[in-house]
Amino acid sequence: MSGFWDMLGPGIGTLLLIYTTLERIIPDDLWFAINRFFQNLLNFFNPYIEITFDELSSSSSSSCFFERSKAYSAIETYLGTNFSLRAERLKGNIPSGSRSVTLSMDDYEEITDVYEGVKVSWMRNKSSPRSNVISFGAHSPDKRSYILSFRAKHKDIVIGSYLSHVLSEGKAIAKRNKRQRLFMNVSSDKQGDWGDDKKLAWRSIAFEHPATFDTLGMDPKKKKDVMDDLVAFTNAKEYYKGIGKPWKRGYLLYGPPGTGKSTMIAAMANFLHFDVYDLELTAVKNNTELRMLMTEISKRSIVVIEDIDCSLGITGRRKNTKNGENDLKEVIAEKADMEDDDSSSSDDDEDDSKVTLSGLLNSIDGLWSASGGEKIFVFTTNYAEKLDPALIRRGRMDKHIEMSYCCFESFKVLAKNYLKIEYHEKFEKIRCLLEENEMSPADVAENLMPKSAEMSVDECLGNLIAALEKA
Ligand SMILES: Nc1ncnc2c1ncn2[C@@H]1O[C@H](COP(=O)(O)OP(=O)(O)OP(=O)(O)O)[C@@H](O)[C@H]1O
Repeated sequence: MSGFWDMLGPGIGTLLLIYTTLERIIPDDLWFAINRFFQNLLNFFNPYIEITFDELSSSSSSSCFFERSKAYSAIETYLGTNFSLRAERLKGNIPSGSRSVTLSMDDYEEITDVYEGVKVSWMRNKSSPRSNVISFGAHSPDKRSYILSFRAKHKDIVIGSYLSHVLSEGKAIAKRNKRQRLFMNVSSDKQGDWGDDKKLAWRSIAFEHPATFDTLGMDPKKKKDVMDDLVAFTNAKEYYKGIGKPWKRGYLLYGPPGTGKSTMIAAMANFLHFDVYDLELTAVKNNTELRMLMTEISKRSIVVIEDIDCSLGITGRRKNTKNGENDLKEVIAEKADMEDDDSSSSDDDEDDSKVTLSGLLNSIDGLWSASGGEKIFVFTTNYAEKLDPALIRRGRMDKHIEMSYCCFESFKVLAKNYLKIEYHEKFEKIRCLLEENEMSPADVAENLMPKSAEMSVDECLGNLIAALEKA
């Protein structure tokens, strides 16, 4: 045996000498042909295919059939979440402020996945890939990459459907894990007070509103209709492209105070995992600033303008009705008159003034409103009849949803939310009273809420009955 080891060293030395001599004397074309021959020979006996996905930061390549950045983040998410539990060595990480643990792969860690009976393996690599690699992107030895390997006979399944499966799963996981945010715009005059970059127009905090469609009291048919509409919208990217319309949808929520308009917006955001941009028009200086704010809104967002009937009153020319309510039509008419009167009215003029109706309409429908992906616009008002038809016409506000006084179905949801009950003998009486009296869900909720820890369900329902009888 020791004779074998004695021969191995000089043997390797001789082979290396022959190799370097041949490399020097053989012409390039022949060298490549020989190289390819040996590669094919190796593949014949070891028919594996490897696909390398480089890190996003490496130099760009157009050879990828996925959109490169999306593919990388989807793969990373998929590996990080789906595979981690099966990985032998786990790397745990709890990002600050997060309630969940992130598990990810270590360098050179190899894990397997089975898809439609096909076994594939993923490895996190730190060095440049080997030569028999189908590469998606340029390589650098220091860059990390994921190497997917599988037997060559499964190439059709892996290339044909497994990779798209990883891509869509990765995106779905990222969507589920995304922490929603609530953005609000800050008056440009006050931006300095925040002590940071004055140019940042939106400030955000974590969106933690607990409302869902389950906790929203509303006619069940109407609720289902809204939910179906939202789902159809989010799945309609190709449809919107096909009809040549920007991928956005407008909802007008109208109804008396306390009927759940804001609650509905929170439920929508939680249902879709969208961010919320609460646009305070009174803090927007002019149309130019409004346009800038709109362009900064990212996709998968709900843009909210609450009490839209009051918002355009910031022109300073708003009129108050007898009741002290702002009449938008009057404001707009007045503004139009003023602009007609002043022939010098120019772009500059408009820039210096406040947000106008046309500025708002442009911000929803203008050419640049289509950028950035799917968006939902929600306007709320207590006085739908006062709004300018241009503002709420179909196509701009596609769905008009009336939030009405509490019906028996809504009451049952509230009773479940507040008292954890689904039935009580007093329900029948409450049903009759709700049919005869108008009470907002907010008032019903207030009456249902136990005022002390000792208060029984019976007493809470009694409170509501008394309030309804007085109404
Ligand atoms: N339909 C509802 N389902 C469940 N809770 C509701 C509903 N409507 C109102 N509430 C309760 O009443 C409170 C006030 O409701 P919300 O702010 O959503 O009403 P609103 O219609 O937006 O009122 P406003 O027109 O005054 O802005 C909410 O915090 C919620 O607890």
